[in-house]
Formats: sequence, C-alpha cells, structure tokens
Amino acid sequence: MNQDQLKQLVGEAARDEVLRLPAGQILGIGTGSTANYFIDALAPHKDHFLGTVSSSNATTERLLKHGFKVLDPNEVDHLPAYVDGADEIDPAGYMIKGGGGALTREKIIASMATQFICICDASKQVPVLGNFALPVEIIPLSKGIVTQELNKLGGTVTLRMSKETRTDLGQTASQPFVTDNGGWILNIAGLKIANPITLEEQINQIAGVITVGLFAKEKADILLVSNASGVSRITF
Ligand SMILES: O=C[C@H](O)[C@H](O)[C@H](O)COP(=O)(O)O
Repeated sequence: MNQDQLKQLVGEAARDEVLRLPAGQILGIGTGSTANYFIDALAPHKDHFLGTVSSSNATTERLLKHGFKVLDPNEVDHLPAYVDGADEIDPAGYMIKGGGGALTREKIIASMATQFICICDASKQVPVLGNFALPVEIIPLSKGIVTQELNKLGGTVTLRMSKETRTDLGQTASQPFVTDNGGWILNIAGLKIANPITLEEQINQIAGVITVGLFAKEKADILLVSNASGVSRITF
C-alpha cells in the first residue's frame, strides 16, 4: 500500500468514527491531504451533521464543492469533535502541524472541540517531535526580531517561501509563503522537542508570533493511524 492509499484508509476510518456521534451536530474539519480523504469519504453522509466549521480556505472550498454546510466559527459555541492530520505525533498525542500553513485556524477550531481526532499514516508517528521543521506563523513585520528570538532555541530558522514564482518583474523571484490570515511562516529545523508544553508556551510569549504549530495544549485525544495491516485506534 502506498502513502496515499494509507491516507485514504485512515480517512475512511475517521468517517466511521464520526458517524458514531449523535446526528445533528457540527463537526470541525482540518486541512491537508489526509483531511481531504476524510472529507471525500464523509461527503455521502454529510446530512448526519448540521454543518461544519473549516480550518482553511482550501478545506472550505472542498467542503462547499461536496455540498456541506460551512459555518462561521463565530456562530458556533462548541464542537463535539475536530478531525485533522498531523506532520508528526508523539506517544503522548502532542503534534507538529502546519506543513500546509493552516496552523492558526486549525488551532482555533481544535480549541473549540471536545475531542481532537488525529488521522495519519504510521510514518507520522515519532518518539520525539522535531524532525519535521516546526512552523511558526508570524506578523510579517516581526520577521527580524522573531527570527532572533527563535534562533535562541537552538534550531535553524528559515522563512518559508512560496512555491509560486513571480515573472511580472521580468525575472523569476520566489516570494514568502502567505497564510490565509496574511501571515508569514518561519520554519525551525533541528529541534528535539522534549517538553512540548513548555516550548509552546515559550514561543507563544514572543511578540509578533501569531501561532506556533506545536499542538501541546490542543493535543490529540484519539489517534487513528494506518499501516499495511489496517487502522489502529489509540486514545490518550
Ligand atoms: O497546515 C497543515 C496541516 O497542519 C496538516 O494537517 C498537516 O500538514 C498534515 O497534512 P497531510 O495530511 O497532508 O500530511
């Protein structure tokens, strides 16, 4: 089974998991390739839910294409569950997220939910977080000072660049990646995150930081993880 097939498998398992929730509730939906498989699998059953709350423009577009109702988070008090992928997850359910740049809205929607249901293939399970570069969304004008502060953590800090290039200036020049919120992203490579709770709090203190892609306070409650033998369900 290739990685896409494993993502599809776990997306289908997540569909079965959320269909066990009482009907008529609102569901939080994450962002990324694994979340996309979940959305596609859930689409034929969308009427089980009153609506959804989305974590990115890309997810909203996909949900609307399938005919899901997408609600403004400000119209919603509480979600029974939030389903999303991860870039890394450790044995306690702490995660690195934001590989696709959606970390801020993901963390907001996750904070509204009783249960965070993380869905991934087994390649995302790690003993210690940090092999995947930790994303930090920032206010663009704070790039210099936030980079200085993040450098003190011991990793290597780089500005995430867009894959798109500009040709309007008569040259090819890559641009900073811009999030749905107008923020930029600094990636911190080379960290070994022994204490995710402390590091999340520490990075949250830096002026100019919007969100760090370390999900310690908003950790996973349930992990559905796929490998060639099937899907395992782990609770934290
Ligand atoms: O910003 C992106 C999200 O945090 C994704 O949930 C994460 O990057 C995992 O994405 P994928 O399922 O595509 O590996």
